[in-house]
Amino acid sequence: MDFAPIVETFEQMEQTSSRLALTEYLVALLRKTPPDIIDKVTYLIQGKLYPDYEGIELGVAERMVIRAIASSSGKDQLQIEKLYQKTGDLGDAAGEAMKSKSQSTLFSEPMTVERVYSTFDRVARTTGPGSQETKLRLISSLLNDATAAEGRYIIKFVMGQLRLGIADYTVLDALAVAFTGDKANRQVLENAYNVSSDLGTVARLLATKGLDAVKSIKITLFKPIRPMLAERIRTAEEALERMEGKAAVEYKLDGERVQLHKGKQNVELFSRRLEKITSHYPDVAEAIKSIKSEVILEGEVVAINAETGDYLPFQELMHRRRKYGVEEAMENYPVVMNFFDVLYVDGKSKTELTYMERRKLLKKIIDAVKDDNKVRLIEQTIATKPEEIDRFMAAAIEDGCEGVMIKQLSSTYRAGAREYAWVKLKREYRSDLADTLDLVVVGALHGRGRRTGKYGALLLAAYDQKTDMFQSVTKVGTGFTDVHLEQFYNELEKHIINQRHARVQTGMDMDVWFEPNMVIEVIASEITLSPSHAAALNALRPGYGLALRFPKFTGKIRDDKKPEDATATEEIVEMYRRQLKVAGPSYAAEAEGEEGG
Ligand SMILES: Nc1ncnc2c1ncn2[C@@H]1O[C@H](COP(=O)(O)OP(=O)(O)OP(=O)(O)O)[C@@H](O)[C@H]1O
Repeated sequence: MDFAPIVETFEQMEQTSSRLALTEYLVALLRKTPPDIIDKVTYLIQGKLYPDYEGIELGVAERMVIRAIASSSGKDQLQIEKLYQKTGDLGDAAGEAMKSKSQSTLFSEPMTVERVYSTFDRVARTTGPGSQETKLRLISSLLNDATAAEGRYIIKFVMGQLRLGIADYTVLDALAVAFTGDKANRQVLENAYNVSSDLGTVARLLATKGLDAVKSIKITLFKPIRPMLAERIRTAEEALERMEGKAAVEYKLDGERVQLHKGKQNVELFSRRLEKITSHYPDVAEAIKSIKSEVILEGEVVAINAETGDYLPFQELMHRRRKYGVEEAMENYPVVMNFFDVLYVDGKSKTELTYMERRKLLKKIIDAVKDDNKVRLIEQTIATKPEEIDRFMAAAIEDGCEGVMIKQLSSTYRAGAREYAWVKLKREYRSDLADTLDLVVVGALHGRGRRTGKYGALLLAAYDQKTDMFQSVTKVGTGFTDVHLEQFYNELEKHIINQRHARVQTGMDMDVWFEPNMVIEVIASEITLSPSHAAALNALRPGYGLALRFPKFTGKIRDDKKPEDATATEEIVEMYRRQLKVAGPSYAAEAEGEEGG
């Protein structure tokens, strides 16, 4: 298949932010694509080569890409750098530079999707000394035969900056329409995606074998399952109401969620974002090898104080990712894995079992490990009264937890779903909002005084699923230590862009803009209507969004979350409504009055 139709589709998609239009363009492209390469095209439109859990990246240095563009366009590197500065995007710079290049069609190989994909694949697989030169050669070989428009997207892809503004949901919609003619079938595709985390494979099965084949996609060892998520609630009473009077209450530990896959020999650990993190926790992987069966388990890995065995906060765990080598980290930051679910045993999915049945099975598996230092079953009790939950909660907090998770006894494991079958009850923070928010850093103001040379404040956004945009909700300038200030400055530098990102919506003016990437946790005192922030714009009052008052950084950088996993604007609307209820009628009347006005 020619690469040109893909380029045309990408160009059309760039011109719109309407989800409907985006879906239509995708449908047209998918219909044109030969079924046997539909997986490759699906990955390409997501800006990747393989599902995320494979962890395969192109790994090309920016200066190499500049050299490749220079040599293929017959310009010198300085000219390319100037264009880069002007456009703020290397892909756009390549497009500009290549406009004037003379097309040598005589000896050129045709530019097909297969060729582009396999060249990218070779780029990704080239490692070791001298690999950057090889990567450079491979990219140049493509650019030499490419038109300016093709070159533009080739470079955007290589730089990981495709930015088509499409979420997984949009691709699922498009697949359903393209191959079954009915958007309603998206649910079947979504289920398959939830248990495989692999859109390419789902797409190819659908295109080559039809919807029934997609239905038969089952949980497989070493393919991560999209995690079941929890809704937030405020009181034990509310939890029990939702659970019909009886529920399991578990410790909510403050660590990192891990999905552990154990085969006959091999063990792999996946993060909440479904990336492989086995190398961070070789000690856990080792401890688990004493389990006889092949299993998929879920748990929370937490740092502990080696002397006392006490749980330590999340920040301690992040040393495993930063600063130290793993050997040293294992020594200085011991961890314990606390399992709370089992999803698969010896070739069979266990997700259809009820919570109670899974817990019993999990207990049997973990009891056999007998390594209390590394592996535990999460603390749990069954409650029928709010007082029982409150008492368990107090014990949990005392033991260093964030709160409790409350789970419906009869519920199956619902991959990828956020529903009330699981709810989270956290302790009240010093702030008045009951929960923290995880927000994406999208801009910054330069610091002054003590913060000169660092950022003074960060602009934060929530994720709006409907529009697939990041909508600003607050500017945060407190809660930073000097170490944080330094860290923000260094890590955010990689994501600086020339102007507000196309997927960022805000009425605020900033000194610096970032590509949405880093997610941080904040607390706040209140949510208010705002004329300058864009979160849930127009949802409560025309022309107004929602904003946080008195936000404060909690100290947590959420490396385990993608920007799309940030707090959703819908959740903020929900929190705002709740706040009106709690604050009582006078406050509510005032705010409602505002809404009407
Ligand atoms: N017993 C438990 N059962 C399920 N999850 C637990 C448990 N203990 C701790 N957790 C953690 O709590 C997380 C859910 O709550 P929380 O809102 O604090 O996390 P989040 O990452 O901000 O949100 P979410 O994962 O729901 O998007 C889980 O993803 C998991 O990492």
